Amino acid sequence: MVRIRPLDDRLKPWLGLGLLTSTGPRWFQHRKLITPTFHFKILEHFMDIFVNKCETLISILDNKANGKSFDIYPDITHCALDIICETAMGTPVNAMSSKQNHYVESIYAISEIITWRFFRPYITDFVFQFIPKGHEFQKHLNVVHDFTRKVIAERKKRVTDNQSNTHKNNNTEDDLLGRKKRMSFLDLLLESSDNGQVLNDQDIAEEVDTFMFEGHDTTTAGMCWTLFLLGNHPDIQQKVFEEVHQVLQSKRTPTTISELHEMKYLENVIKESLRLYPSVPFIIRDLEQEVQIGEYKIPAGVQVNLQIYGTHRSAEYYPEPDKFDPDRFLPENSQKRHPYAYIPFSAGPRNCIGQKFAMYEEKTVLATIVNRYKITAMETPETITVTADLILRPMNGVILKLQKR
Ligand code: HEM
Repeated sequence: MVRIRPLDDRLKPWLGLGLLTSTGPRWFQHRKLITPTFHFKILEHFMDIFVNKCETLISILDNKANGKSFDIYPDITHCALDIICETAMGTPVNAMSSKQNHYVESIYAISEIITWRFFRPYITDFVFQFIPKGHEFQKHLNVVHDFTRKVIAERKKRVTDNQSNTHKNNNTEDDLLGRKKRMSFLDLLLESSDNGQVLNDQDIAEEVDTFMFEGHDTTTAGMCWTLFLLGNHPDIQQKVFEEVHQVLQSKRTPTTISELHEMKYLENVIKESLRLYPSVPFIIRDLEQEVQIGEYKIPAGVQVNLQIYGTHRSAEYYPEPDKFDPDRFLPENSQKRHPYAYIPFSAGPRNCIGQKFAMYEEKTVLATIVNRYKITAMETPETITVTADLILRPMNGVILKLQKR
């Protein structure tokens, strides 16, 4: 099967041929090269960034925990954007604290225009370049691409300087560990690029842009749906709080991966939220060869839409499929389930490379919020309007009330 996404052509001006949009030998070579950068030992170094961003988020939410309802979606979006910018590029953009940032504004604008085009497939690329939206799109693309390239040039210089200092100074193990700690995905890609022999600057820029795209909208939606569900289920929220409190004791936020591993119930809550509201609700494949599925023979050349949302709500695999029940993911309840009945991160060789990163980020942010506030949702699954554009999101955000514990 060849992977294609309906949005591939819309995304290519932004992402070029990064992991998400490339195929064949190029994809294979890049995937092999990038996979080690998502090793949990590397991700562990990102905990400092997660914690730092959680502290800022809390300072913002504290002002809103006043009994009045508000939409938490923008706050979580800014937080996820700050996290991905700093982990992917090693450069803070302060989406949460600064009023104006051209890069952040352009990321929003690009996502919005891609979504706008998603609902207007009749606007061809040729026509798009001449209409005002097309001009706007190009303007924002230039901002984003200039920023990524500038950061790459700066980091490249720093990596080269570091390498020569390391050779000169005979650094201790602690120095090296400290240096690794401050490394972003970009630095790691630069290190493995072999001075442009394996990955050139354009390749690196496309991968970093891809992380920026894939790595913030998806986790934002995941965290917001979980908050929405917890705000609808006080009993489950209480169980999460008790677990988090037991692990953290007097701390405000998790600071190590091993603490995150201890939060097993929270993990099941996140998994169950992604079952009911998978951030990526469907994926598309082009069939290269004829395929037999049960009694159906599907000819080569057909485009197949794999319904993640539909699969996750199938009563065949999930009794009372619309019920929010994190215990479905207890080992005794999930061991016998078909491995492809739960595929929020897709499956097979083109599965999500960022799934561990996403789980660590979601756990850190959600544990911090639940540890500090009681959450009450203002809407229920019956009343909330769901939209599936680039991702599955609540059309009018997630309106809730926070009360300090
Ligand atoms: C809850 C959060 C996330 C969900 C639900 C999710 C889901 C997915 C899914 C379903 C795919 C397959 C897409 C397709 O085949 O069309 C995918 C691919 C991908 N994801 Fe994620 N993702 C999440 C977070 C992240 C994060 C945080 C990153 C990076 C930091 C990331 C990077 C990628 C990349 C690079 C691919 C393409 C992989 C390839 O084709 O080799 N994702 N993701």
